[in-house]
Amino acid sequence: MSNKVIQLERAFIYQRNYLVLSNVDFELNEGEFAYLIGKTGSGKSSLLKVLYGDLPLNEGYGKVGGIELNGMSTGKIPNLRRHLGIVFQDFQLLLDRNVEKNLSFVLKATGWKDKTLINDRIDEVLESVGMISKKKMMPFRLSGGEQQRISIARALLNHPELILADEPTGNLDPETSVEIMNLILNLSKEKNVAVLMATHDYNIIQKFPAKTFKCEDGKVHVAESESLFLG
Ligand SMILES: Nc1ncnc2c1ncn2[C@@H]1O[C@H](COP(=O)(O)OP(=O)(O)OP(=O)(O)O)[C@@H](O)[C@H]1O
Repeated sequence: MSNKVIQLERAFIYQRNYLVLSNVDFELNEGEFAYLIGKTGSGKSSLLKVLYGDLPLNEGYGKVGGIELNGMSTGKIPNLRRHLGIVFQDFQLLLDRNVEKNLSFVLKATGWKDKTLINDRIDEVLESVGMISKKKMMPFRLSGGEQQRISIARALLNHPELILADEPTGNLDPETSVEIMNLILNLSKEKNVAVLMATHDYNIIQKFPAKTFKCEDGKVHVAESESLFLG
């Protein structure tokens, strides 16, 4: 039996008192890549937020990277976050410091202390996204695609079992989107990292077909291929 990195059983997902998704049964295996699609407002970001501990799971069962989501106190969130990497549409790099300091900030915040180990890990993740030459650059001097590579490097820092990506190609031109997709898929394979990627980018889905979950009418289901392109 393969290991599950995400397990949701009969989960109900709320934004405050508003029920966004009901009765969600959802699983992702170790090293598996899957898309999460659905119209604007259908609940993709809400589902991802539950998975990274930004929204509580009060009804149903949930486990991510071996950590149970139910009744998780705020104090346990850093522990959950150490098991996963998050990539956003708008990169969310700290603009007041260079690439290296963006990455060391995350390592220090997650308990790394040894300067040599920190430096070595930063070099490793930058090498893996092809950005070692940008180590001393300020984020605003990088292109969108380069900034997304740095944010992927940041997501890899703590050897995650899972990367949650919310529209990672949403701010990129089509050619750069393809480059970023190739990078994400290669890293997922090489490092056996599972990826759940929310997207509206049907060109990308067509070009890189994979298992696809769809949020629709308050439910999540595995999308049939013929329904993928109907919005
Ligand atoms: N903070 C909030 N408080 C109350 N309702 C919210 C909040 N955030 C989102 N919602 C509602 O929850 C529903 C799901 O939103 P969500 O952001 O998960 O959708 P989405 O599928 O990610 O949309 P998009 O593709 O536009 O990012 C929407 O109806 C939205 O209006």
